[in-house]
Amino acid sequence: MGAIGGDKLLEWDMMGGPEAVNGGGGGVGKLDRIQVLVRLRPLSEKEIARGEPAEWECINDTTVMFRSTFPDRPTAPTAYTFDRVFHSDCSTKEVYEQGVKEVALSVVSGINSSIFAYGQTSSGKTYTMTGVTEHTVADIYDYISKHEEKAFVLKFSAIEIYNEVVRDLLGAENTPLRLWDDAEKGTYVENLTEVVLRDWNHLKGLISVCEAQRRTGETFLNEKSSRSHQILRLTVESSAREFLGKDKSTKLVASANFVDLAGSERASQALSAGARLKEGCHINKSLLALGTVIRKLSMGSNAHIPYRDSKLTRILQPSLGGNARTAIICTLSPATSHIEQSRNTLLFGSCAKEVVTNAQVNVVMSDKTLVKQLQKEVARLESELRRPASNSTLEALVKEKDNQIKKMEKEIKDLKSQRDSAHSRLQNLLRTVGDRSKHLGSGKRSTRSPPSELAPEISRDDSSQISNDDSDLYKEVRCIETYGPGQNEQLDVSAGESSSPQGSNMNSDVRGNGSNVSVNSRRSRLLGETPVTLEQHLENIRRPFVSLTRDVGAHNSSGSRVLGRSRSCRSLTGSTMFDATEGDEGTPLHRSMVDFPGRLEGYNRRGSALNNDAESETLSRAGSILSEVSTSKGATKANGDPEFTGIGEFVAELKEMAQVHYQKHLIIEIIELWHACSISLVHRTYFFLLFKGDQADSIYMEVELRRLSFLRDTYPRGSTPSNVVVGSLSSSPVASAKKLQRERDMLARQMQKQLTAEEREHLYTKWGVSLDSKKRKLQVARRLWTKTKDLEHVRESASLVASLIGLQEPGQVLREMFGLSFAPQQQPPPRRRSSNGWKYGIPSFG
Ligand SMILES: Nc1ncnc2c1ncn2[C@@H]1O[C@H](COP(=O)(O)OP(=O)(O)OP(=O)(O)O)[C@@H](O)[C@H]1O
Repeated sequence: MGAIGGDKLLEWDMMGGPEAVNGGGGGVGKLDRIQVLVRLRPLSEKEIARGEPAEWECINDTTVMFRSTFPDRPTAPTAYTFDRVFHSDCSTKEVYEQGVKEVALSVVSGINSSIFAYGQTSSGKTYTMTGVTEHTVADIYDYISKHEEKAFVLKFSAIEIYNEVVRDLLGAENTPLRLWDDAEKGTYVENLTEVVLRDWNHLKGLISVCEAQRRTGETFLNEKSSRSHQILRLTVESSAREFLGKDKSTKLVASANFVDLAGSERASQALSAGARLKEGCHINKSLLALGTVIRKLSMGSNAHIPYRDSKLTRILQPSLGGNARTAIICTLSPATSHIEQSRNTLLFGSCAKEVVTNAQVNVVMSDKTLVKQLQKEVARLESELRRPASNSTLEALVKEKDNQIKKMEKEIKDLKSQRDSAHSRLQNLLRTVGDRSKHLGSGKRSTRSPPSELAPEISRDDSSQISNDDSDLYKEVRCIETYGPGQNEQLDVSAGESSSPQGSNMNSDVRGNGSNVSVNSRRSRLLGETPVTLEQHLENIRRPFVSLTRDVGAHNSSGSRVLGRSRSCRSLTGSTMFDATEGDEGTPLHRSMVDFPGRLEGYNRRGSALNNDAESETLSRAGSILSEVSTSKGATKANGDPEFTGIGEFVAELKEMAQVHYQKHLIIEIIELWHACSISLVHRTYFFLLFKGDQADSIYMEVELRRLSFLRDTYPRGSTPSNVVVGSLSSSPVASAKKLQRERDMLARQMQKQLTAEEREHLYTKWGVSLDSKKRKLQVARRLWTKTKDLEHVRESASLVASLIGLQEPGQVLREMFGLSFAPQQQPPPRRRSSNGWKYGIPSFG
């Protein structure tokens, strides 16, 4: 089993081989089942002498059948089918030609082949394999003679495995050989003699040597029984003569194995003893291992195949399910005395024919050729790596990048336009709010109508189908729909201040069907926006920033630019976003709007989510706006560094600011109405302290506003229906005024009860009452809740009233007192208790 010194075996698709015997397969190898043949030998002289009949019969070319000839022991015929069966009259030539030639001659095409003879002792294995080997070698030489264009080298080696010892049948020394495992070569025999054949006669001589060397012995069954497994290996190397000696020379290398197994035997049958018995044990042991391997292989599972259980299976591993085409000739004795052994042989053959091998054409490349080929491949790969991209490729790349840049520039331009537009709209919106505040502060009410520039929008549609309230909403929806660069003037809600005979006002709302007056429409009048529209406006403001920051972020990632805070962003710190309030800062109302207590005071900006690039004008502009917002929002945060945490927060803040603005306008209007309707000071105080500026408070405020508006509009016409007089509201203005006077008297008495002299002096000073004047407490009481436009005064009034009546913690119960709770469950009124402290919350909207 000599190694092919210095050569590397490469797998090669059979189709790629010069002469693929099998016609090739689609893959790197060809899956092929082991060919199993059965050969019946004639009855031996001894068997005939014993009168044993032949009980096995080949009924056709593929089926052998057992048919008992003993009438007293009838047995049902048993048929076994194989690839080919040969009856006793067939010659070895026929067996070779019709059974194994194709497999055996694969070797000349670079495909390994193995021919086995398996059967009980004296069944004709050696007889068959000797002939098959000779025929194969004869055909190989014949093939060589017919293919002069190829150069062939034939090598021959032979071993036997005797009592699990491997011996070199061609070696001078009769020493055991060791088996080694190699990743490339598999299991090989160390120091095995491999003879390069000169010619056919040379091989014949070597085979004779092997025959002479092989261990045989006489047994009861066979005068010259082979007591070992013999493996003859003929290695055929072929290469095209034209490439001989050249670098690109390759060759096909394959081996044909001729395996003559020792015969299975029963000790009782062979009458073996002593050395024969020991031999028989080893033979049976190794054959058992072979049978196990075949059986496991035939099952086709991925289970472990115990090749290493015997030296026989280790050496034959490539021929058993490996890289070889294999044919097994099962030899049978037809005699009755061997019936059980024959059956075992056929069972072995039945398993074997299920075993699949994967034969490949073995192309061998010399080390020199292999190195050169690998060097060539390395050079090619290096060249590919070094090769610059072609001009056309570069041009295409540059063009693509240019297009990307242009697209981004256009997007930036659009975003800038949208952002400026949104900014402008926001300023207009807030300016309108400011104007509306002033308007409300003056006590005037204006009817509302669609802005003149929107009239065409409305007239184009069927405006008669919608109410006046809806027309406002409709107008805003249209504005959103038609919004775009250059169209922001449509969103200038200040235009909504213009009068129109078709417009509605608050009074008409209240006088009309109350159910038709929505809170949202009320809110829209105060802000000049519907709530939906306001949110949509804010969304429109937000969207450009989101796109802008996303765009800048993408630009940053692609351009590897690290962005920092823009100078322009810093430079705008200190400016105010709310231009509308700028000019009104002198008034208490607008000072309180700017110096907004409550949530915004504690508002702290976190680290910026944006890394502004000083060079990025786009982000600078965005940062400017954000900075402006920060500044206006964080006005109480002196010298604070306005930072921005994200667009979402920005929008949330805008919404929050809008909500606060809205509620402030509501409360101012309510205060006006309280005053106009002579509403109880306690009621006012409760109500004022009740709310914290939550979004839900707007609902209660709007209800209160509706009720007050109704009263105010009803009072001039006479008394109010009792069913609408709720809470502290009186049925007439006179009654209300009297009640209010009594309340002020009560509060004056409370000052005497609840406050110390020192506290009262402090109170007089604070409320501008001369310390030496008369009825100082009453003077203070009469000044409470009188400056309706001064939220600071309102706050002080509420604080004092609350203190005097012992109100500490307004809560939900107060809402129910006012009939403002929408919760189904009624709560009991709060238990009053007097207090000298000033412990009540300050509403965030005043
Ligand atoms: N097909 C055949 N035609 C004629 N004679 C045969 C045939 N097969 C075998 N014989 C003869 O039968 C005898 C036993 O054959 P052989 O030695 O080849 O058996 P074996 O299976 O190798 O036995 P063992 O396992 O003991 O070595 C030999 O004398 C052989 O010549």
